[in-house]
Amino acid sequence: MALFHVARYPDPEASGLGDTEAEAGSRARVLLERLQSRARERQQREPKPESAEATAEATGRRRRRPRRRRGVGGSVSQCPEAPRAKRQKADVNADSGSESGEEALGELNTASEDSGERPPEEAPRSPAPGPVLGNFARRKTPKIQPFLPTWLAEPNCVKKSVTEDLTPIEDIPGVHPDLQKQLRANGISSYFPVQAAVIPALLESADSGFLVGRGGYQPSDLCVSAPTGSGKTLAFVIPVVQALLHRVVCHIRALVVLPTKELAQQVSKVFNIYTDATPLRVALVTGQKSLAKEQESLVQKTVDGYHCLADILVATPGRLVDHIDQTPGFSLQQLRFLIIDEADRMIDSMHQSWLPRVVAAAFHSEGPSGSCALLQRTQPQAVTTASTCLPQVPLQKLLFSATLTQNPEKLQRLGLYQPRLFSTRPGHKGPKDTVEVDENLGKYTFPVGLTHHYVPCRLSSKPLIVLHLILGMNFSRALCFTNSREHSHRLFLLAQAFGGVSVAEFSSRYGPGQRKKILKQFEQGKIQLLISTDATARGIDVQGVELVINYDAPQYLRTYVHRVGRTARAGKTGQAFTLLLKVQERKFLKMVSEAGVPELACHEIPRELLQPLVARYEIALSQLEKTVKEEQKLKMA
Ligand SMILES: Nc1ncnc2c1ncn2[C@@H]1O[C@H](COP(=O)(O)OP(=O)(O)OP(=O)(O)O)[C@@H](O)[C@H]1O
Repeated sequence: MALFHVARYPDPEASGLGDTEAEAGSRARVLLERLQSRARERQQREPKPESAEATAEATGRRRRRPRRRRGVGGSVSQCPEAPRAKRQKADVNADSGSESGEEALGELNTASEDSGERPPEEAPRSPAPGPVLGNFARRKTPKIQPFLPTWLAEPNCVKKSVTEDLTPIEDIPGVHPDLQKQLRANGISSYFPVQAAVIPALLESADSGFLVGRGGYQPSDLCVSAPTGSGKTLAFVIPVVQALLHRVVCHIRALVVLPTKELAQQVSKVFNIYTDATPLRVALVTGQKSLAKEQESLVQKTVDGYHCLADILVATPGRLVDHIDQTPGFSLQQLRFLIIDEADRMIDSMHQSWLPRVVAAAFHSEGPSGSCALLQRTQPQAVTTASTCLPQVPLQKLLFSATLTQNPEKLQRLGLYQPRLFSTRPGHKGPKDTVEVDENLGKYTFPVGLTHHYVPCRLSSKPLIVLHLILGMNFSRALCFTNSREHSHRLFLLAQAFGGVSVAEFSSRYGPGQRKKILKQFEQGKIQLLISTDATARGIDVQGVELVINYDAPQYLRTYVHRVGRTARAGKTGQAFTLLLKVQERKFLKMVSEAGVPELACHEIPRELLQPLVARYEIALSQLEKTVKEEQKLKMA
């Protein structure tokens, strides 16, 4: 071993060219002795290897080197290939970033350590790209940019203002004059921006009839993200009615799925308005009626089989699956449009697996012997010559929400086909579809006419503040949100006991019939203050709501967006007040500032303003206590 090192790293004295062999031999012996004594010293200093394995490893390493030298066949000083080869191996490993790269360099260093000193000729030759050891200088780690598919990173931009960016209804061709007439009759003379963008896109995808999209291809699925109250409902109602206007046989060709009964009712009402003067029929299945009653509205049994009674079906997911499973003759095989409203919420409910059931029903095959085997369809796949040969009824998915997720993984679950995004948020065109994070760009867009406030308060003064806002600021119609049924109920009882305000509560405490009645009364202006859980936070369109109060601060950004979106709809103005306890302030304000809320004004309510209400409030409190006790007794009985 020692000889190997002597030869490999020759002492400068020993490398004189004019030396005789005898002199060189004696110098080598001296060196050998010196090295041996150093090795002995080191052995005494170092702890003994703990296991036989370690010993074998150490000796094995030593044994390997002379073997390499033998292979080279001469003195190492004349032949530097061996260490260079080892360096090359180390470089490769270091490049690959593998742990073995570090091991290899470690071994190289051990070789020089063994000799007890750094060989002078090795220093300049040390491998350049070997910063595995050392080079600990702090370096700025590059920021990892989220990667979005192009369709999400570069949406079709929709303008925000529903008061300025209007398109006269005659400027969009392809909408039947009768439909235009109906729009005007409902006070609509111009399309809102989202309608002006989505209606032509949908009409274009359906202008070759039901069988194929434009150019014979399956049309793209559409995702639409636009603020609350910006008219998303008409953006799908008008083109769907227009596309189905000339159908000959009645089949379910459009299906709208919504998360709640109230929303489904609202959307079916809009469809009813625009199909009124057409042969198209709309059915609503939400579980509000018995299954048998709903079945009667969907299919009719005749001598020659089942006849479909609806062209457009509006449904909640649970009841829809009930009909797929239990209604004889119910078929989605001619389904052309699948509209998923409040899509982000519906994606959250995907665990109920309603979508795979709908897709399976839509692509259900009766086998080649079926009545119209030629027209049976298959789920869209890659476009090939073969796939475009057979004309099929395409199933086009349309997603709508004010808080549509940008998460490609979540959207992927919907099995979208070559999707296109229409959004009021500008795109983030960056190099190679990366998102350029714009700090000023909020996550969501809000109606322009909406003003946001927060009210710092103590827990005990929250009900008083609500009463002050309603009575003192003279709002004629207000929606107040709490985070639970219990909170809603108690606040309702308290406000009722306080008097001077017509108040009602809306929550799952009431059946669908009662809830419908409450909403109607609120719409008619018979209720001034509606205290509600998040059951009315999404989609509910009640004209004239001037004020939204978040009695309990919403826990999620999306909840905030939808709650405050019940006011300032369709270009109107509105106010939103969020009551915040000291402990909630920082977190909440941070959350909304990330949402793109322009500015949340602090609205302090001085004690003096509340003082005149206190005496009446205390009476109401004791009344509430009595009522709660009575209710508890009744519950126990
Ligand atoms: N072009 C239009 N001109 C005037 N009013 C319109 C127009 N389009 C829609 N509206 C009205 O705007 C209101 C809000 O529409 P819609 O309920 O479709 O909003 P949205 O975008 O679905 O809101 P959300 O996200 O809260 O569900 C409705 O009362 C509707 O009648």
